[in-house]
Amino acid sequence: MATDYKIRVQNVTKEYDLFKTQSEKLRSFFAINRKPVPHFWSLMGISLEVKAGETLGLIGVNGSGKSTLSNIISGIIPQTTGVVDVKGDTSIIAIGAGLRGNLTGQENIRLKALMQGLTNEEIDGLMDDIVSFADIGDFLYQPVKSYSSGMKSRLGFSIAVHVNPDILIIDEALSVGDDTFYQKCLDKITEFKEEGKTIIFVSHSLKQVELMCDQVAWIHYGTLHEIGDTTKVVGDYRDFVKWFKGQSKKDKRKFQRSMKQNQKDFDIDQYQASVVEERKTADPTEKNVEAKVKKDFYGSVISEKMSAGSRILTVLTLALFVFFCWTNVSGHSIRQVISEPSSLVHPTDHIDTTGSLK
Ligand SMILES: Nc1ncnc2c1ncn2[C@@H]1O[C@H](COP(=O)(O)OP(=O)(O)OP(=O)(O)O)[C@@H](O)[C@H]1O
Repeated sequence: MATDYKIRVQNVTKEYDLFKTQSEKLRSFFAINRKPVPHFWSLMGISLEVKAGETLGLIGVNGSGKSTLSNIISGIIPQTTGVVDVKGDTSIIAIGAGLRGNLTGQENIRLKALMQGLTNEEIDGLMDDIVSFADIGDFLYQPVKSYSSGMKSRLGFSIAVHVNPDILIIDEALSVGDDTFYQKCLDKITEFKEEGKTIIFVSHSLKQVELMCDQVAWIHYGTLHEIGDTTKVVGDYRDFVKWFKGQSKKDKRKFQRSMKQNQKDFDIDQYQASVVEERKTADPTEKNVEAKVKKDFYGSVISEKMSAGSRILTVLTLALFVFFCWTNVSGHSIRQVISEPSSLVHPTDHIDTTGSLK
Protein backbone atom coordinates (compact mmCIF):
# COMPACT_ATOMS: atom_id res chain seq x y z
CA MET A 1 0.00 0.00 0.00
CA ALA A 2 1.16 3.56 -0.71
CA THR A 3 2.25 5.81 2.14
CA ASP A 4 0.83 9.15 0.95
CA TYR A 5 -2.62 8.56 2.39
CA LYS A 6 -4.62 10.62 4.84
CA ILE A 7 -6.88 7.76 5.88
CA ARG A 8 -6.00 4.08 5.62
CA VAL A 9 -8.43 1.32 6.45
CA GLN A 10 -7.02 -2.20 6.40
CA ASN A 11 -8.87 -5.50 6.88
CA VAL A 12 -11.58 -3.77 8.87
CA THR A 13 -14.48 -5.90 10.04
CA LYS A 14 -17.40 -5.14 12.32
CA GLU A 15 -19.32 -7.83 14.13
CA TYR A 16 -22.60 -7.25 15.92
CA ASP A 17 -24.03 -9.74 18.41
CA LEU A 18 -27.75 -10.08 17.88
CA PHE A 19 -28.87 -10.23 21.53
CA LYS A 20 -32.50 -10.86 22.30
CA THR A 21 -32.45 -9.52 25.86
CA GLN A 22 -30.40 -7.15 28.04
CA SER A 23 -29.41 -10.03 30.35
CA GLU A 24 -28.07 -11.93 27.35
CA LYS A 25 -25.96 -8.85 26.53
CA LEU A 26 -24.66 -8.62 30.11
CA ARG A 27 -23.80 -12.33 30.21
CA SER A 28 -21.92 -11.93 26.95
CA PHE A 29 -19.91 -9.00 28.38
CA PHE A 30 -18.74 -11.24 31.20
CA ALA A 31 -18.30 -14.02 28.61
CA ILE A 32 -20.57 -16.41 30.55
CA ASN A 33 -23.18 -17.02 27.85
CA ARG A 34 -24.08 -20.68 27.60
CA LYS A 35 -26.15 -20.48 24.43
CA PRO A 36 -24.30 -19.12 21.39
CA VAL A 37 -25.53 -15.67 20.37
CA PRO A 38 -26.11 -15.18 16.62
CA HIS A 39 -23.67 -12.80 14.97
CA PHE A 40 -23.96 -10.41 12.09
CA TRP A 41 -20.93 -9.06 10.25
CA SER A 42 -21.75 -5.56 9.10
CA LEU A 43 -18.28 -5.29 7.51
CA MET A 44 -16.37 -8.34 6.28
CA GLY A 45 -12.87 -7.03 5.57
CA ILE A 46 -12.62 -3.58 4.06
CA SER A 47 -9.32 -2.09 2.92
CA LEU A 48 -9.03 1.31 1.26
CA GLU A 49 -7.08 4.55 1.29
CA VAL A 50 -8.03 8.18 0.94
CA LYS A 51 -5.37 10.68 -0.08
CA ALA A 52 -5.12 14.14 1.49
CA GLY A 53 -7.38 16.56 -0.35
CA GLU A 54 -9.43 13.77 -1.90
CA THR A 55 -13.20 13.37 -1.67
CA LEU A 56 -14.23 9.73 -1.38
CA GLY A 57 -17.85 8.80 -1.98
CA LEU A 58 -19.39 5.78 -0.23
CA ILE A 59 -22.35 4.27 -2.06
CA GLY A 60 -24.36 1.07 -1.70
CA VAL A 61 -27.84 -0.21 -0.99
CA ASN A 62 -29.53 0.24 2.42
CA GLY A 63 -27.79 -1.70 5.15
CA SER A 64 -24.65 -2.35 3.14
CA GLY A 65 -22.34 -0.90 5.82
CA LYS A 66 -21.60 2.68 4.68
CA SER A 67 -22.47 4.33 8.02
CA THR A 68 -20.73 1.57 9.95
CA LEU A 69 -17.55 2.27 7.99
CA SER A 70 -17.78 6.06 8.28
CA ASN A 71 -18.51 5.76 12.03
CA ILE A 72 -15.45 3.55 12.48
CA ILE A 73 -13.27 6.02 10.57
CA SER A 74 -14.55 8.90 12.70
CA GLY A 75 -13.89 6.90 15.87
CA ILE A 76 -17.53 6.81 16.97
CA ILE A 77 -17.58 3.01 17.10
CA PRO A 78 -14.66 0.55 17.31
CA GLN A 79 -13.87 -1.96 14.58
CA THR A 80 -13.81 -5.67 15.45
CA THR A 81 -10.56 -6.27 13.57
CA GLY A 82 -8.19 -4.29 11.42
CA VAL A 83 -6.32 -1.04 11.30
CA VAL A 84 -7.76 2.45 10.89
CA ASP A 85 -4.95 4.94 10.45
CA VAL A 86 -5.79 8.62 10.22
CA LYS A 87 -2.60 10.55 9.55
CA GLY A 88 -1.39 13.62 11.29
CA ASP A 89 -2.96 15.86 13.85
CA THR A 90 -6.39 15.46 12.41
CA SER A 91 -9.81 16.51 13.54
CA ILE A 92 -12.78 14.66 12.17
CA ILE A 93 -16.32 15.89 12.19
CA ALA A 94 -19.14 13.51 11.42
CA ILE A 95 -22.15 15.67 10.87
CA GLY A 96 -24.93 13.52 12.26
CA ALA A 97 -22.95 12.38 15.27
CA GLY A 98 -22.47 13.81 18.70
CA LEU A 99 -25.48 16.11 19.08
CA ARG A 100 -26.90 15.67 22.58
CA GLY A 101 -30.70 15.60 22.60
CA ASN A 102 -31.10 17.10 26.06
CA LEU A 103 -28.89 20.10 25.35
CA THR A 104 -30.05 23.14 23.39
CA GLY A 105 -28.68 23.95 19.95
CA GLN A 106 -26.49 26.64 21.45
CA GLU A 107 -25.12 24.30 24.13
CA ASN A 108 -24.43 21.68 21.48
CA ILE A 109 -22.45 24.18 19.44
CA ARG A 110 -20.26 24.92 22.45
CA LEU A 111 -19.87 21.26 23.38
CA LYS A 112 -18.90 20.06 19.90
CA ALA A 113 -16.54 22.99 19.35
CA LEU A 114 -14.86 22.40 22.75
CA MET A 115 -14.47 18.73 21.81
CA GLN A 116 -12.71 19.88 18.64
CA GLY A 117 -10.20 21.74 20.79
CA LEU A 118 -11.51 25.30 20.35
CA THR A 119 -11.32 27.71 23.28
CA ASN A 120 -14.39 29.49 24.70
CA GLU A 121 -13.16 32.78 23.16
CA GLU A 122 -12.81 31.14 19.74
CA ILE A 123 -16.29 29.66 20.07
CA ASP A 124 -17.75 33.07 21.04
CA GLY A 125 -16.16 34.48 17.86
CA LEU A 126 -17.71 31.73 15.71
CA MET A 127 -21.12 31.50 17.35
CA ASP A 128 -22.89 34.07 15.13
CA ASP A 129 -21.58 32.49 11.92
CA ILE A 130 -22.61 29.00 13.01
CA VAL A 131 -26.07 30.19 14.06
CA SER A 132 -26.67 32.17 10.89
CA PHE A 133 -25.51 29.29 8.63
CA ALA A 134 -27.72 26.76 10.49
CA ASP A 135 -30.67 29.19 10.29
CA ILE A 136 -32.76 27.40 12.91
CA GLY A 137 -34.22 30.58 14.45
CA ASP A 138 -35.45 30.46 18.05
CA PHE A 139 -35.00 26.71 18.09
CA LEU A 140 -31.40 27.51 18.97
CA TYR A 141 -32.53 27.73 22.60
CA GLN A 142 -34.61 24.53 22.50
CA PRO A 143 -33.35 21.01 23.27
CA VAL A 144 -32.10 19.29 20.13
CA LYS A 145 -34.47 16.36 20.76
CA SER A 146 -37.29 18.68 19.64
CA TYR A 147 -35.63 19.33 16.25
CA SER A 148 -36.73 17.82 12.95
CA SER A 149 -34.11 15.68 11.18
CA GLY A 150 -33.55 18.57 8.72
CA MET A 151 -32.84 20.98 11.58
CA LYS A 152 -30.45 18.56 13.26
CA SER A 153 -28.65 18.14 9.98
CA ARG A 154 -28.38 21.92 9.45
CA LEU A 155 -27.00 22.43 12.93
CA GLY A 156 -24.57 19.50 12.61
CA PHE A 157 -23.37 20.65 9.21
CA SER A 158 -22.95 24.23 10.34
CA ILE A 159 -20.88 23.27 13.40
CA ALA A 160 -18.81 20.85 11.34
CA VAL A 161 -17.78 23.29 8.65
CA HIS A 162 -17.09 26.17 11.04
CA VAL A 163 -14.74 24.36 13.43
CA ASN A 164 -12.34 23.85 10.54
CA PRO A 165 -11.63 20.10 10.61
CA ASP A 166 -8.96 18.46 8.40
CA ILE A 167 -11.33 15.66 7.55
CA LEU A 168 -15.04 16.04 7.07
CA ILE A 169 -17.35 13.04 7.10
CA ILE A 170 -20.74 13.75 5.62
CA ASP A 171 -23.21 10.92 6.12
CA GLU A 172 -26.48 11.60 4.33
CA ALA A 173 -26.59 15.11 5.78
CA LEU A 174 -27.68 16.72 2.54
CA SER A 175 -30.58 14.40 1.89
CA VAL A 176 -32.81 15.99 4.53
CA GLY A 177 -32.27 19.71 3.90
CA ASP A 178 -34.30 21.99 1.62
CA ASP A 179 -32.95 23.33 -1.69
CA THR A 180 -31.52 26.60 -0.30
CA PHE A 181 -29.67 24.83 2.47
CA TYR A 182 -28.50 22.15 0.06
CA GLN A 183 -26.94 24.81 -2.20
CA LYS A 184 -25.25 26.47 0.80
CA CYS A 185 -23.78 23.11 1.80
CA LEU A 186 -22.55 22.40 -1.71
CA ASP A 187 -20.79 25.79 -1.80
CA LYS A 188 -19.19 25.08 1.56
CA ILE A 189 -18.02 21.61 0.49
CA THR A 190 -16.56 23.09 -2.71
CA GLU A 191 -14.71 25.65 -0.55
CA PHE A 192 -13.40 22.79 1.59
CA LYS A 193 -12.23 20.89 -1.47
CA GLU A 194 -10.44 23.97 -2.77
CA GLU A 195 -8.68 24.30 0.59
CA GLY A 196 -7.39 20.74 0.11
CA LYS A 197 -9.37 19.09 2.90
CA THR A 198 -10.19 15.41 2.90
CA ILE A 199 -13.86 14.48 2.67
CA ILE A 200 -15.81 11.24 3.00
CA PHE A 201 -19.22 11.61 1.48
CA VAL A 202 -21.89 8.97 2.18
CA SER A 203 -24.95 9.34 -0.02
CA HIS A 204 -27.74 7.61 -1.90
CA SER A 205 -27.84 10.52 -4.32
CA LEU A 206 -25.66 9.39 -7.20
CA LYS A 207 -25.92 12.85 -8.76
CA GLN A 208 -24.41 14.46 -5.64
CA VAL A 209 -21.71 11.80 -5.57
CA GLU A 210 -20.86 12.40 -9.24
CA LEU A 211 -20.73 16.12 -8.62
CA MET A 212 -18.43 15.98 -5.64
CA CYS A 213 -16.32 12.85 -5.44
CA ASP A 214 -12.85 12.17 -6.85
CA GLN A 215 -13.21 8.46 -6.22
CA VAL A 216 -16.00 6.21 -5.07
CA ALA A 217 -16.18 3.04 -2.99
CA TRP A 218 -19.19 0.78 -3.53
CA ILE A 219 -19.90 -1.07 -0.31
CA HIS A 220 -21.96 -4.17 -0.97
CA TYR A 221 -23.40 -6.16 1.95
CA GLY A 222 -20.31 -5.68 4.08
CA THR A 223 -17.69 -6.01 1.36
CA LEU A 224 -15.84 -3.50 -0.79
CA HIS A 225 -17.29 -4.41 -4.17
CA GLU A 226 -15.47 -1.79 -6.21
CA ILE A 227 -13.35 1.32 -5.66
CA GLY A 228 -11.97 3.78 -8.18
CA ASP A 229 -12.95 6.39 -10.72
CA THR A 230 -16.30 8.04 -9.90
CA THR A 231 -17.89 7.64 -13.35
CA LYS A 232 -16.94 3.97 -13.60
CA VAL A 233 -18.04 2.91 -10.10
CA VAL A 234 -21.27 4.93 -10.16
CA GLY A 235 -22.01 3.53 -13.62
CA ASP A 236 -21.50 -0.07 -12.45
CA TYR A 237 -23.64 0.57 -9.38
CA ARG A 238 -26.42 2.02 -11.58
CA ASP A 239 -26.29 -1.17 -13.68
CA PHE A 240 -26.63 -3.27 -10.53
CA VAL A 241 -29.61 -1.21 -9.28
CA LYS A 242 -31.25 -1.56 -12.71
CA TRP A 243 -30.66 -5.32 -12.65
CA PHE A 244 -32.04 -5.58 -9.10
CA LYS A 245 -35.14 -3.56 -9.93
CA GLY A 246 -35.77 -5.87 -12.89
CA GLN A 247 -36.04 -8.91 -10.59
CA SER A 248 -39.36 -10.30 -9.36
CA LYS A 249 -40.33 -9.58 -5.75
CA LYS A 250 -39.57 -13.18 -4.84
CA ASP A 251 -36.12 -13.08 -6.45
CA LYS A 252 -35.31 -9.74 -4.82
CA ARG A 253 -36.10 -11.21 -1.39
CA LYS A 254 -34.12 -14.35 -2.18
CA PHE A 255 -31.11 -12.26 -3.21
CA GLN A 256 -31.26 -10.08 -0.08
CA ARG A 257 -31.71 -13.11 2.18
CA SER A 258 -28.71 -14.86 0.70
CA MET A 259 -26.52 -11.75 1.05
CA LYS A 260 -27.54 -11.34 4.70
CA GLN A 261 -26.97 -15.05 5.34
CA ASN A 262 -23.44 -14.57 3.98
CA GLN A 263 -22.93 -11.87 6.60
CA LYS A 264 -24.15 -14.19 9.36
CA ASP A 265 -21.97 -17.08 8.20
CA PHE A 266 -18.78 -15.00 7.82
CA ASP A 267 -15.82 -16.73 9.47
CA ILE A 268 -13.21 -14.31 10.78
CA ASP A 269 -10.52 -17.02 11.20
CA GLN A 270 -10.97 -18.12 7.62
CA TYR A 271 -10.71 -14.49 6.48
CA GLN A 272 -7.53 -14.04 8.52
CA ALA A 273 -6.06 -17.19 6.96
CA SER A 274 -6.92 -15.88 3.46
CA VAL A 275 -5.12 -12.58 4.21
CA VAL A 276 -2.06 -14.57 5.35
CA GLU A 277 -2.11 -16.55 2.11
CA GLU A 278 -2.50 -13.38 0.02
CA ARG A 279 0.50 -11.79 1.74
CA LYS A 280 2.64 -14.90 1.33
CA THR A 281 1.79 -15.04 -2.37
CA ALA A 282 2.52 -11.33 -2.83
CA ASP A 283 5.93 -11.65 -1.15
CA PRO A 284 7.17 -15.24 -0.63
CA THR A 285 10.31 -13.94 1.18
CA GLU A 286 8.38 -12.16 3.95
CA LYS A 287 8.90 -13.72 7.38
CA ASN A 288 6.47 -14.19 10.31
CA VAL A 289 3.46 -13.40 8.14
CA GLU A 290 0.98 -15.11 10.53
CA ALA A 291 2.15 -13.04 13.50
CA LYS A 292 2.15 -9.80 11.49
CA VAL A 293 -1.36 -10.38 10.17
CA LYS A 294 -2.57 -11.25 13.68
CA LYS A 295 -1.10 -7.97 14.92
CA ASP A 296 -2.77 -6.07 12.05
CA PHE A 297 -6.10 -7.71 12.87
CA TYR A 298 -6.12 -7.38 16.64
CA GLY A 299 -3.22 -5.09 17.58
CA SER A 300 -5.18 -1.84 17.56
CA VAL A 301 -8.61 -2.99 18.73
CA ILE A 302 -10.07 -3.06 22.19
CA SER A 303 -12.05 -6.20 22.91
CA GLU A 304 -15.70 -5.57 23.69
CA LYS A 305 -15.74 -8.75 25.76
CA MET A 306 -13.84 -9.66 28.92
CA SER A 307 -10.68 -11.72 28.58
CA ALA A 308 -10.15 -14.75 30.87
CA GLY A 309 -7.65 -12.68 32.91
CA SER A 310 -10.09 -9.81 33.41
CA ARG A 311 -12.81 -12.27 34.39
CA ILE A 312 -10.60 -13.83 37.08
CA LEU A 313 -9.61 -10.35 38.33
CA THR A 314 -13.26 -9.25 38.51
CA VAL A 315 -14.30 -12.36 40.43
CA LEU A 316 -11.35 -11.94 42.86
CA THR A 317 -12.18 -8.24 43.41
CA LEU A 318 -15.82 -9.09 44.08
CA ALA A 319 -14.86 -11.91 46.47
CA LEU A 320 -12.49 -9.58 48.40
CA PHE A 321 -15.17 -6.89 48.55
CA VAL A 322 -17.72 -9.35 49.99
CA PHE A 323 -15.10 -10.67 52.43
CA PHE A 324 -14.23 -7.19 53.78
CA CYS A 325 -17.90 -6.19 54.07
CA TRP A 326 -18.73 -9.41 55.88
CA THR A 327 -15.74 -9.08 58.22
CA ASN A 328 -16.79 -5.54 59.03
CA VAL A 329 -20.35 -6.59 59.81
CA SER A 330 -19.21 -9.60 61.90
CA GLY A 331 -17.30 -7.29 64.23
CA HIS A 332 -14.11 -9.41 64.17
CA SER A 333 -10.73 -8.24 62.99
CA ILE A 334 -9.38 -9.43 59.65
CA ARG A 335 -6.59 -11.32 61.44
CA GLN A 336 -9.18 -13.10 63.65
CA VAL A 337 -11.27 -14.09 60.63
CA ILE A 338 -8.25 -15.38 58.75
CA SER A 339 -7.05 -17.48 61.68
CA GLU A 340 -10.58 -18.67 62.52
CA PRO A 341 -12.87 -18.42 59.43
CA SER A 342 -15.84 -19.84 61.38
CA SER A 343 -15.97 -16.56 63.37
CA LEU A 344 -17.50 -14.99 60.24
CA VAL A 345 -20.73 -16.84 60.92
CA HIS A 346 -20.61 -16.07 64.66
CA PRO A 347 -20.73 -12.29 64.91
CA THR A 348 -19.59 -10.75 68.21
CA ASP A 349 -22.51 -9.93 70.42
CA HIS A 350 -21.21 -7.60 73.11
CA ILE A 351 -20.41 -3.95 72.85
CA ASP A 352 -17.44 -2.42 74.63
CA THR A 353 -17.47 0.90 76.40
CA THR A 354 -16.59 2.82 73.24
CA GLY A 355 -19.67 1.37 71.56
CA SER A 356 -17.84 -0.82 69.02
CA LEU A 357 -18.63 -4.49 68.57
CA LYS A 358 -16.10 -7.08 69.75
N1 LIG B 1 -26.05 -1.87 16.58
C1 LIG B 1 -26.30 -2.76 15.63
N2 LIG B 1 -26.64 -4.03 15.93
C2 LIG B 1 -26.87 -4.95 14.98
N3 LIG B 1 -26.79 -4.70 13.64
C3 LIG B 1 -26.45 -3.45 13.29
C4 LIG B 1 -26.20 -2.41 14.24
N4 LIG B 1 -25.89 -1.28 13.56
C5 LIG B 1 -25.95 -1.59 12.24
N5 LIG B 1 -26.29 -2.88 12.08
C6 LIG B 1 -26.47 -3.61 10.82
O1 LIG B 1 -25.30 -3.41 10.04
C7 LIG B 1 -25.65 -3.31 8.67
C8 LIG B 1 -25.03 -2.06 8.09
O2 LIG B 1 -25.69 -0.91 8.61
P1 LIG B 1 -25.30 0.55 8.13
O3 LIG B 1 -26.15 1.50 8.88
O4 LIG B 1 -23.83 0.71 8.20
O5 LIG B 1 -25.72 0.50 6.60
P2 LIG B 1 -25.83 1.71 5.55
O6 LIG B 1 -25.18 1.23 4.31
O7 LIG B 1 -25.31 2.96 6.14
O8 LIG B 1 -27.41 1.77 5.36
P3 LIG B 1 -28.35 3.02 4.93
O9 LIG B 1 -28.05 3.31 3.50
O10 LIG B 1 -29.72 2.47 5.11
O11 LIG B 1 -28.04 4.17 5.86
C9 LIG B 1 -27.18 -3.33 8.60
O12 LIG B 1 -27.61 -4.61 8.22
C10 LIG B 1 -27.61 -3.02 10.01
O13 LIG B 1 -28.82 -3.66 10.31
